[in-house]
Amino acid sequence: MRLTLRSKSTLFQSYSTKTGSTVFALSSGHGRCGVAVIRVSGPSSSEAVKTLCGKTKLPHPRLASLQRLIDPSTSEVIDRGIVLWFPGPASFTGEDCAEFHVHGGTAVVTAILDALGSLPGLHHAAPGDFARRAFLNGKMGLTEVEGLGDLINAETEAQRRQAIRQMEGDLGNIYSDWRNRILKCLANVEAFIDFDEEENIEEDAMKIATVEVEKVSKEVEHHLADNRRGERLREGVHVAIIGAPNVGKSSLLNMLCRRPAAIVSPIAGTTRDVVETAINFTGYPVLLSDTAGLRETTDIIEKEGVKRALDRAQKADLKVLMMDATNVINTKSPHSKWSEYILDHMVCLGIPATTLQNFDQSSPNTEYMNSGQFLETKKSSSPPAQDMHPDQESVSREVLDQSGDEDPALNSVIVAINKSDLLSEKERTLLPSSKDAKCPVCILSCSTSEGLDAFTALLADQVKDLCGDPLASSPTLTQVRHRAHLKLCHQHLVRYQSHVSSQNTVLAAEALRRALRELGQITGTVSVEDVLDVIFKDFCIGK
Ligand SMILES: Nc1nc2c(ncn2[C@@H]2O[C@H](COP(=O)(O)OP(=O)(O)OP(=O)(O)O)[C@@H](O)[C@H]2O)c(=O)[nH]1
Ligand SMILES: [Mg+2]
Repeated sequence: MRLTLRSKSTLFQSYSTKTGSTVFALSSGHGRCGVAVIRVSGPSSSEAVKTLCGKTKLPHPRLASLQRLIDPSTSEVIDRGIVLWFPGPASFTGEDCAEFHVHGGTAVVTAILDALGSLPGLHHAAPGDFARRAFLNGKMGLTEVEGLGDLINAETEAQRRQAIRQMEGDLGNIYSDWRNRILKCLANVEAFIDFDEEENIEEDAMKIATVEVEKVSKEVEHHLADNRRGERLREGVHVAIIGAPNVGKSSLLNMLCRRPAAIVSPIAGTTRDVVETAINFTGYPVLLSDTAGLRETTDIIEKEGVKRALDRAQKADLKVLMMDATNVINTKSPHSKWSEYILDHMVCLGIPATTLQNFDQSSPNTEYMNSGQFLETKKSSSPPAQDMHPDQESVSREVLDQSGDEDPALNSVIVAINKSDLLSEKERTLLPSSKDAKCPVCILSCSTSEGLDAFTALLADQVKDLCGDPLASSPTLTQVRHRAHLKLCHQHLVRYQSHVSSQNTVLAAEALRRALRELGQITGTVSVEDVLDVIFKDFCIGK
């Protein structure tokens, strides 16, 4: 079915009139609560209000009135509650709506829902029914509907901010603006094709269109180059804690999520499977994974655990590489080579090569790993103590970037050197700093909590950076669906330019039409029926 903004309303009314469909649902959460809100939408809403209130007249529109609510089959009073009447089109769905605010006990809610269900033309709403009606009735664009869905699902402050912005239309406005501008360009190109060559209009029309298309194309490109910040904020940043067995990975996970989510024991190889926990980390959503200690093993279960750990590390946005401080100081790594030492350590643990571009992954040193001595195989002499800069304060990635000191191969790694409580003051001075390691390093102790604040602050910075600022001047892409359509839109705009260069105006116009179609798929102005089910299925019933 093809829909346009102009035709939506007409389309919906004919659908609504034809089916006479009125839906109702409990819109507040399930379970016992102070007040429950039951919503009704559709042409029979007025009848539902009159019947349940036992009155022949409707209450004043949009004014709360206290009413006795009556079971129509027994005339028994079910409850006393607030009734709100919203005649369409000035309602959420654009059609006649009503709300019953009743006491939130299960029996009361069930009785009201049963009473509504017994009325002719009323049936239980499916998930997302109300939002779908709002969209079909031209009350909201698709991106706004998606923003509403995200707002309902938002678990952190940053997610809420991003969602409300999208629901308010910030993102939809950008796409509509591009759509309108491309539409004007298409009109110019069509004019060029339609008018006689003698008329002056065409040269200018083509020039104006081409300049504008170039501009829109650049804007789309810039919007796409967002490092998936908005999508990450919506879905959560994946952080994997990885490292050799017994270094304290599970201890760190438990500290960060403030509950004993993972088993901690002195036995190396305690964690076998990935232990994932979703946390609200300083206002940002983080999916934190504790993983099995990485080592060569013949144990079939542990082997699978190691495989899963490596897989999780590969997919993670950030890797917290944990190391045991007592092993690190035994390393004879020269001060200038700490970054190589860390990379070496990662390779020996078999950590996926996605970020290890500088490293030869073809020949991992398995002998080195099998020996169990891999932390001590750097045989170069110990650096002089005065060259060491153990850095308890974390150094942000930004600072490392600016100084050109960050190793690109370590750009999604935070090194956490744990068990610092087991070191003497002198031994602590031997630990590497962020500058030495060319990636952020935190020295901490999960036993004493020393260094944990600095680690938390550093992780928060990185997570924030990966998600971006939801209140930044220009809103970011939030959905994979949008990205896919925008990429295609951009391709068509680029194609337009090449068709113009080869003076094929007919194909140039077609490229613009296709670009428009892609934008329309995002905003819901063309051929959206196939994506509607996907979008609305994630809504809860009553929304
Ligand atoms: N002294 C000291 N011990 C620690 C510290 N952190 C963890 N431990 C201990 O080290 C042992 C291993 O801790 P875990 O958190 O289970 O280590 P892991 O890396 O998850 O181990 P695996 O699951 O086997 O890979 C436990 O006995 C912890 O109590 C620390 O900062 N200092
Ligand atoms: Mg563990």
